[in-house]
Amino acid sequence: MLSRCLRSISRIPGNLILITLSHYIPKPQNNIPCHRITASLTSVSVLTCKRPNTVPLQVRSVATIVDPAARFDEMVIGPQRKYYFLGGKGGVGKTSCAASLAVKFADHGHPTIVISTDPAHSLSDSFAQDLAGGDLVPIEGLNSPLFALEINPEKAKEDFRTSSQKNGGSAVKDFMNNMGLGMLADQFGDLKLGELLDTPPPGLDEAIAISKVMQIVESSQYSMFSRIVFDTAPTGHTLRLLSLPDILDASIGKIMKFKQKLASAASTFKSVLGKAAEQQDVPDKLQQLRERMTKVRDLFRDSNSTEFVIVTIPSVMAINESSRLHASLRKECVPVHRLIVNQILPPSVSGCKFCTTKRKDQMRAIDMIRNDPELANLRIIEADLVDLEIRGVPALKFMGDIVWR
Ligand SMILES: Nc1ncnc2c1ncn2[C@@H]1O[C@H](COP(=O)(O)OP(=O)(O)OP(=O)(O)O)[C@@H](O)[C@H]1O
Repeated sequence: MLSRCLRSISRIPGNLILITLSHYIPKPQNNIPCHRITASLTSVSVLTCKRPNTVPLQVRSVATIVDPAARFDEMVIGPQRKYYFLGGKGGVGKTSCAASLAVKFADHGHPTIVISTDPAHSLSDSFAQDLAGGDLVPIEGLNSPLFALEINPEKAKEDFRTSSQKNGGSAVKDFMNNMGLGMLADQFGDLKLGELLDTPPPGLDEAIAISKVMQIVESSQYSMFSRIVFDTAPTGHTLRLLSLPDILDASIGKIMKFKQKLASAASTFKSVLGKAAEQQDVPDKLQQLRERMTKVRDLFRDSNSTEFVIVTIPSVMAINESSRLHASLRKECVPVHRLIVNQILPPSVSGCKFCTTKRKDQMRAIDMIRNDPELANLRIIEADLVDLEIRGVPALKFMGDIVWR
């Protein structure tokens, strides 16, 4: 029907298409409501509806070109492991979207892990199950394996401090092994590092999260899981997490150079004293850690295996923050294809004035997305505000069907 009424389609800046319709067109006979006609590109919003069975004489609307690869079908294809990070401003629905994605993957037969890297976790609340222990917990009520983990930096720091105080080096070694950093234990084990945690350096929470991520990426214990979903902390924390491997890589590089300089100074000193110069060990362990960091860093940037999904709500503040987040992710070369606009008020059927005004504000905010150079090219997924609490597997399945299409 759209093709009969179509006057022109033209490409305009921002990877948008301008569709101009030139006739009255009858209201679609199927269940598509009058205010929305679905074109194959994306939804085309009609401005007003003058008569019950017609749409206005001329409809000028813009539609974003949808990357066909940015659909849910594409997310489930293939047995090879994929990583999905869900992030955005506080309270927009990151946890609900991450948990519902994990449930949907499991429902499609993918053994899945969902991990919260947010120190203020809400994954337990979302699944209505206690996940606070810092270990993988099986989620009940699903046919395929779904495990959840809340990374608990406070518990990790406490364990580290206690083990360091109790047993000097040996328990620290066990602890570092558990965190996937066993190779460093020999070097640092007897330094009573636990005492450092009385004044933890900035970024330690993220470092603990990264070490856990490295463990999951590398350990054969987790190799059966083909989808890993991360529920990340609000924006600033997450950007620190993603850039940490780079920072650590640079720091390790500096430590290695310093060690080499010390080694060559020691060797010169010994030869001046007439002693035979000893062959210095290459700092293998630091090099290995550096390689592991590089692997994690590359993984965050590999569009074949990783995607960062931005979650937002239709408010000016949230959209501005999403725009800045996308700019930062682009700078870090982290792949982003879709933006979830969550908690959209459906049109009021009861004539509620507050709802109508609020929805108008939301629609204006959504228009901002279409004109934002950072966000306009993403696949925009609109998810309504629903009248039930998104809590427990059945509610997450319901949410998943709204968001992950
Ligand atoms: N589409 C929706 N409809 C109704 N309620 C929703 C929707 N999305 C999220 N919520 C509710 O909003 C609240 C916040 O959601 P959620 O915890 O997923 O956000 P978050 O971004 O992870 O928050 P935080 O930054 O605090 O971790 C929860 O009570 C959740 O049930």
